[in-house]
Amino acid sequence: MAAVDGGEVDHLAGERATAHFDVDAMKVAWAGSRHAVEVNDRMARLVASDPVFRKDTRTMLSRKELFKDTLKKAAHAWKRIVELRLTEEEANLLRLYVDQPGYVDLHWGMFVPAIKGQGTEEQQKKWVPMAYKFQIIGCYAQTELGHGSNVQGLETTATFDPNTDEFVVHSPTLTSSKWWPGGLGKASTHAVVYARLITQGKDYGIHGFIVQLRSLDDHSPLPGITLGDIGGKFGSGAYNSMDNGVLRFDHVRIPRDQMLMRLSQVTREGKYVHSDVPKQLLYGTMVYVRQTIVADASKALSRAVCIAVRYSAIRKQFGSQAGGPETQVLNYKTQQSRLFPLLASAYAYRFVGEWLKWLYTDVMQKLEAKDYSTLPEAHACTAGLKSVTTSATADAIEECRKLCGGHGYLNSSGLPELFAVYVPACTYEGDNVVLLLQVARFLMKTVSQLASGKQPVGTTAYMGNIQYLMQCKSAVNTAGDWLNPAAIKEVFEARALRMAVNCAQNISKAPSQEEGFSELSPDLLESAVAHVQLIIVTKFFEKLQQDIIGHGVKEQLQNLCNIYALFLLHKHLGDFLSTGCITPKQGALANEQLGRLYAQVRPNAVALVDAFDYTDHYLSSVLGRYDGDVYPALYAEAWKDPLNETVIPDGYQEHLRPLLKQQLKFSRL
Ligand SMILES: CC/C=C\C/C=C\C/C=C\C/C=C\C/C=C\C/C=C\C=C\C(=O)SCCNC(=O)CCNC(=O)[C@H](O)C(C)(C)COP(=O)(O)OP(=O)(O)OC[C@H]1O[C@@H](n2cnc3c(N)ncnc32)[C@H](O)[C@@H]1OP(=O)(O)O
Ligand SMILES: Cc1cc2nc3c(=O)[nH]c(=O)nc-3n(C[C@H](O)[C@H](O)[C@H](O)COP(=O)(O)OP(=O)(O)OC[C@H]3O[C@@H](n4cnc5c(N)ncnc54)[C@H](O)[C@@H]3O)c2cc1C
Repeated sequence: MAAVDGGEVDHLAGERATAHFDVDAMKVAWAGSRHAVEVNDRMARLVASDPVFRKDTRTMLSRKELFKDTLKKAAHAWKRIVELRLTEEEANLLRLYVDQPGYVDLHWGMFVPAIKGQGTEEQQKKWVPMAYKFQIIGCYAQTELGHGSNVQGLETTATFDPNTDEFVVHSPTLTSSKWWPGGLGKASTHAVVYARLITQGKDYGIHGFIVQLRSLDDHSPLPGITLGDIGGKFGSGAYNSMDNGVLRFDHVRIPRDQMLMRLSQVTREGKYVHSDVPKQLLYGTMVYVRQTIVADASKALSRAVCIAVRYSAIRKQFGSQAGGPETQVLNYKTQQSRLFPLLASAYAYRFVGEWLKWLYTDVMQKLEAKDYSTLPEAHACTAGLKSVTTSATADAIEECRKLCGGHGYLNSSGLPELFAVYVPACTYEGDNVVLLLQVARFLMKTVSQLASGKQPVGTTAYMGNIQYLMQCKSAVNTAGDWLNPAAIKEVFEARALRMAVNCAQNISKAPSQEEGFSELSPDLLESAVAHVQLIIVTKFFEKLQQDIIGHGVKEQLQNLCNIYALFLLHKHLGDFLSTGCITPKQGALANEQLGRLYAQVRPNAVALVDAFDYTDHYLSSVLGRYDGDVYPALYAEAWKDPLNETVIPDGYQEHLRPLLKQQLKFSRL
């Protein structure tokens, strides 16, 4: 089924007719299963057909109007979820297609997972059902005005008072004010608050506490609590629908059993007891969300690419000397070399996101069985993939805007809002540089263990092949040789390992490990990126080993996988050359092969973005319309702007007329 909710004429029909593959089968490969296609399609249409979920005027609303509109949509979505008895899967998709950031994202995305992950069974029994029925609304209050990345540096305190069996939650300084939590500013009634636990005079570091913030009767802040929104954010519409908030505590008392006690407990007497589990499990909610952010990256990127590909097929410039039709900009090799790697990246992130979800589930099962051995790998993979995919996606959305020329800068293209809502993904859930440094630490540890003969496993297993990878030379002789997955994998593995080993050797020359790490941190970032890119390439190849059905689908995915890998090779040629993994000639051959692959993608490009199966409502872009009827839509959209409500603008009488009617006073005029 085609994702049309636009007009009658299909201006892109010619493009669709040139596709060499079965688009419906590609939809299944993209979504993961026939069931996933069906449920996505059904939820997307449910949202698109409901007038409450309209978003075409969103960028024109004031902050207050936008926030109220978000509350209305969230309440309506909940009503539909209950009325239609939607499953959890359907409800999550419905919220995704409503496509307006709001308090519910944090309620379901962090508050509930934090209680499930860090609460005892008893605590879960008490709090989760209330959250599931929306009797309470929760947020995740970790970051403070003075500390975000450095979680151990948070200043809020929770001091146990054995006289009353309570914790006293307090913000001792201005910088300890909670600052940023989404949903906190205006909507939440409760928060999971991260604070330093102090009992019997000792500071035991950061722990989570459930704190009620607002009255359940009239929504006013409870005594001792100061609350508000932190103010307008980047762009119009976009993340301004979210009430990111500020919160201060003045000696607020909560019962002892509102400390999340799965990992550690405070007894009635005030004794601190730590269970036999790694303390990093406190960070579990962040690991969970980072994993979902990788899947979101492929969504956001594929949206931008869908808009840019469809519009590039419609837009014509130059070309004919003899007055004939102009050239579709999609036919320009420069447009292809900028756009097709982004198309390939969208597929690559989709598949690595699928794999990361599997890894996360697997690690969770092992944790349940008290096997904590895969925790470092889960942390490195979620941190690294979150960082690499969000940075690349943010850059890619901006590139798609440029690929759409001037019209890409209009709000009606959908791209400015998508960019504005997406860029903070490089910062929230861990600043991307800070997270890559975590990956680098993990890599340095793995390299140092190689000497002791410890065989690395999981995504670092390739490092065990150190004897070969440190000295191998690529055997690529022709451009076509770069289509061999083994040839690609070998150079990506060699590059990642050699960069990591170089860093480790240079660190070892420093006076101390810490000094060396700090001095080498720019190189360590690049080493971490090389490792993460290897993971993405490898997981794409592994996807191709699976049973992929449908005419031509596997061939298209093979092309995209090769484009993704060879584009990275071209972009990071310096790494591959300086580590001696390839020669300049082999680098040139990779580029030659890339050009050939772009030519193969060209007739399939529009169908490859159709396979994302996005409704026009979800895309919310006049340039990305399914029917390609761009110009009438752009023209009509302009007239909807509030400035066009009157022919003569407000302000004419006060400011324009006097100017135009003034007497000339300057003698030299
Ligand atoms: C308009 C609409 C249009 C379009 C819409 C389109 C798209 C929408 C797109 C996106 C929206 C979708 C979703 C939005 C989702 C979220 C946004 C909303 C909310 C955001 C919330 C937040 O940001 S919550 C706050 C997050 N904060 C952080 O992430 C802080 C980062 N800092 C840390 O994690 C830690 O401090 C640190 C890891 C940097 C350091 O920790 P520290 O304890 O100091 O550690 P170290 O000494 O470095 O490490 C000690 C050992 O612990 C290991 N470690 C560290 N972390 C972990 C972990 N998480 N798990 C396991 N192990 C860990 C570390 O490796 C060390 O190990 P050693 O073996 O070396 O000792
Ligand atoms: C839209 C949005 C929503 C958010 N939602 C929430 C929420 O719901 N709940 C919540 O608790 N928080 C939330 N946050 C906060 C967010 O998690 C933090 O902003 C984020 O973790 C980054 O921390 P920071 O602001 O302290 O950045 P900083 O750490 O101050 O970063 C500033 C600069 O310093 C660099 N830097 C920092 N440390 C190092 C280092 N060790 N080495 C090298 N460079 C370094 C960074 O790379 C960056 O360039 C949100 C933030 C945003 C933008």
